[in-house]
Amino acid sequence: MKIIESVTEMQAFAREARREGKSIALVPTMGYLHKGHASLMKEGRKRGDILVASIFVNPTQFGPSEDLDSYPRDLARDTAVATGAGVDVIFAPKAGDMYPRGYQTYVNAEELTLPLCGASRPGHFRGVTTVVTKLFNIIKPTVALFGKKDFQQLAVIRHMVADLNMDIEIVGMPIIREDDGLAMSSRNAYLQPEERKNALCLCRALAAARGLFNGGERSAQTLRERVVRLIGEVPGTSIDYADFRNKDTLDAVETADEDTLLALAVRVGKTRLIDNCILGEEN
Ligand SMILES: Nc1ncnc2c1ncn2[C@@H]1O[C@H](COP(=O)(O)OP(=O)(O)OP(=O)(O)O)[C@@H](O)[C@H]1O
Ligand SMILES: CC(C)(CO)[C@@H](O)C(=O)[O-]
Ligand code: BAL
Repeated sequence: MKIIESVTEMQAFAREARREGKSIALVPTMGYLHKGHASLMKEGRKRGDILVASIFVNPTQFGPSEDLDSYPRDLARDTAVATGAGVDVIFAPKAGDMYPRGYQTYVNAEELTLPLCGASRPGHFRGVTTVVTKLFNIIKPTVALFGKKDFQQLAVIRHMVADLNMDIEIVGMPIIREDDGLAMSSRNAYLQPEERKNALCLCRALAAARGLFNGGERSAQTLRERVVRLIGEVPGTSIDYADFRNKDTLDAVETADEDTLLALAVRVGKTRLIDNCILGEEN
C-alpha cells in the first residue's frame, strides 16, 4: 500500500491510472479509522480497480469552537486498518497543500444544508462540499462511498454531484454499530466509561421511536416527545436536534411515514454524537 501526501503526486497517480484505463473508487475520511470506515473500503474494493482512501481532518468544516485540534489522529493505526480493508493508496495531504495561502474558492449547496447539522454547525457543509469537490478533482474517482451515519452529508453530496454534473457514482452505506448498538464514530474515543454507557441513549431512542411507529403512531410530535424524554432521562446529555424529516428533501414532517428520517445530534458530556434511522427500515 502506498501513502501519498502531496496533491500533485496524487494527481499524477490518478492521471496515470486513467491513462491505463483503470477506475478509481474513493472513500473520503478524516481518519482514526474504525469498522464503519472499513465497511466502506471493502465495498469500494469491489467497485474500482484501484481503491483510494483519503485521510484529512479538513479545517474548513470545523467551527472556531469545535474540535479541529483535538480530533484523534493516528496514521500508523489507520494504515493497518486500511491495509486490512484492501486499500491501495492512502491520500493524506497537509492542510497547507489543500488550502495554500490565498485560497478563496468554496462550493456551497443551499436548501439541504440549512437544517440539522447545517443549523447547529454554521459553515460546516460549505467546508464538506468544498473539500469533497477538491478530493474528486485531485483523485478523479468513478465512484465514491459515504456512510449513512452522516445522512445529511450524503444527501448534500448526492445533490452537489447532480447539480454540478460531476460524473461520479455516489454510494451510500449502512451504519455500522458496536455490539450494544452505538454507531461507530471516531469521536466515540472521547467518551469516558460512564459517558460511553450514556451514549447508548441515541440508538435506544431511535429504537423506541421505531417501536412506536411500528405500533401505529404517526404523530411526529408524539414520537419526538418519547425521544426527548428518553434522552433527557440520561445524565450529562443535551439534545442538539431530534428531528423528523422527509428523507429526500429533509423538510420537517408532522405525520411520519415509512420514509421519514429521524435524525439525532446529542451531546454526551462534551462529545457531540449523531445517529439516525428511517422509520420504515430495519437498522
Ligand atoms: N458507523 C459508521 N457506519 C458507516 N459509515 C460510517 C460510520 N462512521 C463513519 N462513517 C462514514 O465514514 C466516512 C468518514 O467519516 P468520518 O471520518 O468523519 O468518521 P466518523 O467516525 O463519522 O467521525 P466523527 O466521529 O468525526 O463523526 C463518512 O462517509 C461517514 O459517514
Ligand atoms: C466527507 C469528509 C471526509 C469530508 O471531510 C468528512 O465530512 C467525513 O469524514 O464524513
Ligand atoms: N463525519 C463528519 C465529519 C465532521 O463531523 O466534521
